[in-house]
Formats: sequence, C-alpha cells, structure tokens
Amino acid sequence: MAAENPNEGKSLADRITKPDATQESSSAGIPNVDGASESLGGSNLQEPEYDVEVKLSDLQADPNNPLFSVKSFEDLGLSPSILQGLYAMKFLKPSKIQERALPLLMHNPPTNMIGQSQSGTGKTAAFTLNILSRLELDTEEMRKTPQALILAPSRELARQIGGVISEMGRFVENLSVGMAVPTEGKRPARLEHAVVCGTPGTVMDLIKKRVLIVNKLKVLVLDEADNMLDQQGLGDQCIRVKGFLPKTIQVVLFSATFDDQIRLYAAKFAPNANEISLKQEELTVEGIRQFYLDCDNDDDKYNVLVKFYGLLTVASSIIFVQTRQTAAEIEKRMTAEGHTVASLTGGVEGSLRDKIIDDFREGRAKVLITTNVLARGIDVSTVSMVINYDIPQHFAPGQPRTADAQTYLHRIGRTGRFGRVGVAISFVSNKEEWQMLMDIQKYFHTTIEGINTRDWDEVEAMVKKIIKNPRARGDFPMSTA
Ligand SMILES: Nc1ncnc2c1ncn2[C@@H]1O[C@H](COP(=O)(O)OP(=O)(O)OP(=O)(O)O)[C@@H](O)[C@H]1O
Repeated sequence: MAAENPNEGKSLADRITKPDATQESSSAGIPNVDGASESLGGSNLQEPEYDVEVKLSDLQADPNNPLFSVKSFEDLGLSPSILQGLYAMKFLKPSKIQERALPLLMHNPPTNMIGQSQSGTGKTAAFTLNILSRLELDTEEMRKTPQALILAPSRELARQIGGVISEMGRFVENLSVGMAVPTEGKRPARLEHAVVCGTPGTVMDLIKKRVLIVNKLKVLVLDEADNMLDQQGLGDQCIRVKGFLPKTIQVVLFSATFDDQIRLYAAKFAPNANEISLKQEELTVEGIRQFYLDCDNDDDKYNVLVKFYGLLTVASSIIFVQTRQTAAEIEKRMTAEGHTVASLTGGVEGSLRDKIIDDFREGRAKVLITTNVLARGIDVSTVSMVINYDIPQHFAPGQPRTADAQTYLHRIGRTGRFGRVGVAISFVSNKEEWQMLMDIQKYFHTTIEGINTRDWDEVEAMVKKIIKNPRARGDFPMSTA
C-alpha cells in the first residue's frame, strides 16, 4: 500500500512546518542575511556563566515587554508563502509593533501609518509584511512594475532592508527586489522590480531619468522617518520624490523617535494616518545597560578605548565618533598599534562601503568605527557593545552645543536588539559633555550609570557579565558609582 501521504487534504498553511515554539536555539536554518534574524543563540560567545538566561519566549510572554503580543502571525491574515518565510527566519511570534501595526496597515482601503517602536523591536518586518501582502505578481508585466518603494537615510540601511524583504519573501513566487542607491557601476535602463529600496537622492535621480517608473506604486515607506523628514537635504528630497508618486499611495512612516516638531511634518507628509506612538520615558530598551566613563581629555579617551579593546572584540562593537576626522585618526592610531578595526564614514564610497559593512556583519571585522551615518537602523545581532566616543550633539553656528538625544537613542539601539542584552558606554571628557549626557538621561527618564573605578579587572568583569548572556535580564553587580 502506498505510504500514506501525511499532507493529504491539508491546506498549505497546515502543511507549513512551523518550528516548535520551544525550539529556540537551533543554529540551523537561514543564511546570514542583511538584517535578518540570526538563530537565537546570540553571538558565538562561550557558554553563559549564568542560569539566569531569559529566553525570547519569556520576553514575548511579558505584557510589559515591547516584544509581547497576544496574536500569532497566523492571526494576522498573512498568506502561507509569507508565513513560510517567517518560519524560515525563526520568527515565532509577532512583536507588539508588528501585532498592532499590521492589522491597520493591511486593512482596505489602505490608510497611512506613523509608527513608533523602540529600537530593535521589529519595525522592518512590520512594513515588509504589509508590502508583501499587497504585491500583485500574477502577470509578467506586474512582476516588473514597481509597486512598493522604501526610502532609507543610508545606503547600508537601504541594502539591509532589501535583504530582509528578499529573505522574508523567499517563498513569494516571482518576487523581485531592486536597489536604488549610489553606484559606480552601469545602471539598467529600467528598474524592473516589484519592490525598490533606496536613498532619496538616487531615487529622485532615477525617477527623473525614467529608470524608475512610479505610476503604479501602492506603498511608500520612510524608515527612520523622523531623520528623513528633519534633515535639510533628506527632507527636501523625500518631499520631491513624493510629489511624483500617485496621490492615492499608502504612506508609511516608522522610527524609534518622533519628537513633537517632526510629528507635525510627519502628519503633513502622511495625512490622516493611523498613529502608534510611545512616551519619551518608554523609548529606552531594557536590555541595554547604559554607562558613562570620565576621561581627562581626548588623549585619555583614546587610551581608555584601547584598554577596552579586548572587550570590544569579545563579540562585535561599534564606536561612534562625531566627525570623519576623528574616525580616521582613531583607525590610524589603533591599526598602527596592531589592532584590527574597520572604519566607515560618509567619506567612503560605494562598493567599499558595502564590503566594510558586510565584513562587520559577518564577523570578519569585530570593531567598527563610524559616525552618525550608521547611527540608525543597522541590525547586527552580534553587536554587544556601543561606545559613544563623542557624545552626539547638535551644532548650530553661534549657538551652544546641545545634546542630540534622538541620535543617542539610535546609536545605543545598535545593541540589545530584539530582547538581547548589550552595553552602551559614553566617554565624557569635560563638564559640557557630562551635562549633555545628564540632559539625555533626563530626557528619556533613564539611568546612565557612572563607571568610576579605574580598576580595569572589575570593569572588564562587570561588562563581561552583561554581554556573556545573550538574553540575560535583571540587575548585575555594579562597580560603585
Ligand atoms: N517577530 C520576530 N521574531 C524574532 N525576531 C524578530 C522578529 N521581528 C524582528 N526580529 C528580528 O529583530 C531584529 C531587529 O529588527 P528590526 O531591525 O526590524 O528592528 P527595528 O525596530 O527596525 O530597529 P531600529 O529602530 O534600530 O531600526 C532583526 O534581527 C529581526 O530579524
């Protein structure tokens, strides 16, 4: 008798093998795709010393956690092929922003969205799943017709989003995702992809040259939208791009930060939008432990940084500086002293930038020195430490320097992603920087603890205790502040 077909009479959704919710740490599965979730084992650190490891499912069962949701992905009306992509990425349950945003985004007739959620809580998947659900790929012509456009503030983030959409839509037949970022290479005569990810300046250029045809676009997403609408250049370019798009397009704005002023711009850019917002005191991420360290001066900052080097390479680390010059100087000095560091700033072009970020994402480079060009969106789950070598600050000619609280939040949000833990350490070398950091602490109602001790063994032990356990939670012994 022929072997009984176990799938006989089952729908595709029933046939989809959903990973067992308790199966959390399988390392098998998806390739290391830009921005896609790694297996939940966190970075390849030696086994945690603690039995206090908190599993992602515990976090997602906690109603107070931004990763909590009552629904399952199956409840959100997603097609079987999209569900298959989520299962392959080991997304077991939606996060809060995904659960709350998706029913609003996928509802017809389409409505605009201004969505806010903490860093690392899954905003990319929220807008990606809406896009994938709205694509029409039945005919050859439609497969080549741009239907969704995603704008991001940096080339790296645009590429990362393109990678996530391709990975999440792996089982969506005939899906094609194209990039519209600066390139030295020859451009195609036409971008024939249903989904296009790019930076505003290049997208505007390709629209003008009719390489990108926009008359069939249904969804426009601005990731890091507050940054996109606020910055002089980016804001103007986004407004110009939108002027060429169908008036009925669904406009979707996402970010971890929307200050009041920007929220006014956003409401104009995305009229009558559904809004999901957070209070300032809800924005910092529980898993990110924030510290500051007193340095005597800039040279002392450098010496402290080199002392941290052993810790920086325990997993992966990002060092944020204010200017390209500082980045170049630190890279030069550390490399001359035999340390391996990568540096990526706006001064680096095209394919070299791609190589640098890919080397970092895949662990070939453990320490990345960069400026605010990578402060937002970059998702590398092995980043366990962020160093603010310089406090992020607003500069205005003739005005005193003031703390840039939003950029601070985005920078430290490069660690502690989706329930993991991470350490953020800010170097302060004078009273002005210290005051800016205290202003940031007050703005977010958060705690930035002083590492007063210069007993490096104790500092190293304390930091290692936090980063050794991918999802540890709870208080750790702290050096006396
Ligand atoms: N439901 C889910 N289950 C498991 N992992 C998820 C889920 N949603 C997202 N992730 C993973 O969480 C990480 C962070 O997601 P994402 O980059 O979308 O965060 P974000 O909210 O956009 O952060 P940022 O504000 O920094 O841009 C990614 O590695 C992503 O693969």
